[in-house]
Amino acid sequence: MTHIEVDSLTKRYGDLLAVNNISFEVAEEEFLTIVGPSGCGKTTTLRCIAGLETPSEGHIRFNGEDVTEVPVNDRNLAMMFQSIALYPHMTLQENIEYPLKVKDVPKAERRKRVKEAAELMQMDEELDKYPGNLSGGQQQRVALARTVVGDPVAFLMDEPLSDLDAKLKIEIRKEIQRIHARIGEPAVYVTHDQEEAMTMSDRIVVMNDGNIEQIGGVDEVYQYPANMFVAEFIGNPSMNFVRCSLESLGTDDARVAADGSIVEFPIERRADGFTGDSVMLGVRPDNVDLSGTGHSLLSGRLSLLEALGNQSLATIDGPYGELSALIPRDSDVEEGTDVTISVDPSELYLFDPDSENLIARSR
Ligand SMILES: Nc1ncnc2c1ncn2[C@@H]1O[C@H](COP(=O)(O)OP(=O)(O)OP(=O)(O)O)[C@@H](O)[C@H]1O
Repeated sequence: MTHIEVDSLTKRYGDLLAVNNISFEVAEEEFLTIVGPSGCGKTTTLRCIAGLETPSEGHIRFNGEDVTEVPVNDRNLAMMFQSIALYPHMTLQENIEYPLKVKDVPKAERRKRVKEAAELMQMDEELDKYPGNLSGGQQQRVALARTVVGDPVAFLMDEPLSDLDAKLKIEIRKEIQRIHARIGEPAVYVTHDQEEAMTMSDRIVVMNDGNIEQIGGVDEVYQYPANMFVAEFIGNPSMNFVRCSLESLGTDDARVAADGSIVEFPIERRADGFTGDSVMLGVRPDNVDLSGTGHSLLSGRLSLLEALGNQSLATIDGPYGELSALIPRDSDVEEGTDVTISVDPSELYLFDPDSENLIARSR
C-alpha cells in the first residue's frame, strides 16, 4: 500500500506562481480531495503527483521513495480525467486492456485482468461493444475499469464527473468510492465543487491562489474553517459575513453589536491575542431566520425569494450588504417587504477583519 508525500511543492510557469510551496500527505487508503476556485493550482498539484509536470521545487515521494523525476508511465497510477479519453476504434475489451499491452503483460494475464476489472464495473457483458454505443455513464465506467486494471498504487482524478448530468454524477461518484474502498490505495481527487468534496472525502485540502488555506477532515473544515475564505468556500449557499462591533470577548463568551442589537453567545476560542474592536460575524444561511421569533439582530429588505426544494433561498439587503437565508418554503414573507433577521446563537463564527482568520465559534 502506498503513502504519498507532497513536500514543499512549487510550480512556476514563467513568472506565474501556480503552486506556492505546499506540503501535505495522503495516507494509505485515504480519499483526499483538493478543492478551490478555478486557477488556484489544483490541477497543477495533481499533475506534479502524476509526473505529468516537473515541479520547479520540492519533492513527491511514494512510500518514502523520491519519485519527483520518475516518468508518468513508470509510476503505475490510476488516472481519471474530465474528458473520457476512450479510443473510439477499439472495443471495450481493447480499451481496458490497453495499459497492460503497453506494459507487455502476457495475453492470458491481460484477458484475466480485463475480465476482473469489467466485472468489478459490471461491464463484463459489454466488452465487444465500441465506446460510441455507450452512454456517458457507461463510458466513465469503462474509463474507471481501465484505471484499475493495472493494479495501480494510487488513484488520481481530476474533475471526472464534471461532464455528467446530475443523476449520473451521483451514480459514478458512488462507483468511484466503491472501487477506491475495494482497491484500498490512496486517492487524490480534484474538484471545484465543494459538495462533491464533502460527500466523497476523508480529508479536504482547500487551495486558493497557489496556497493551502486549510487541510482537515470534512467536518473539521465545515465546523472550524481556518479563515473567511474557507468559511465562504465550504458550505452551500455560502456563509454570510456582517461587520459587527465587539462589545466583549472573553475566553468563554462574546458579545457583538450590529445595527443597534446585541447578541451574546458562549464561544470556543480558536485564537488568542485579538485586540480589535470590530469583528466579522459569520453565519450560515441555514442559521438565519426571518420568522421574527429568534434572536433578532438586523433588519433589511427581502429583495429575492428563490425556490430550492422544500426551502426558499431569501436574499436580504441592508446597510451591512447582502445576506442570504434558507427558510421554509411555506414561510409567510414576501419579496419587497421589510424583514427582521434573527441568527442562531449556537452557530456563529467570529473572524478577524484584518487577517480574516477565525477567532472563535459558538459553543
Ligand atoms: N501549462 C501551463 N502553462 C502556463 N500556465 C499554466 C499552465 N497550466 C496551468 N497554468 C496556470 O497555473 C494556474 C493554476 O492552474 P491550475 O490548472 O492548476 O488550476 P486549477 O485550480 O486546476 O483550475 P481549474 O479548476 O480551472 O482547472 C492558473 O493560473 C493557470 O492559468
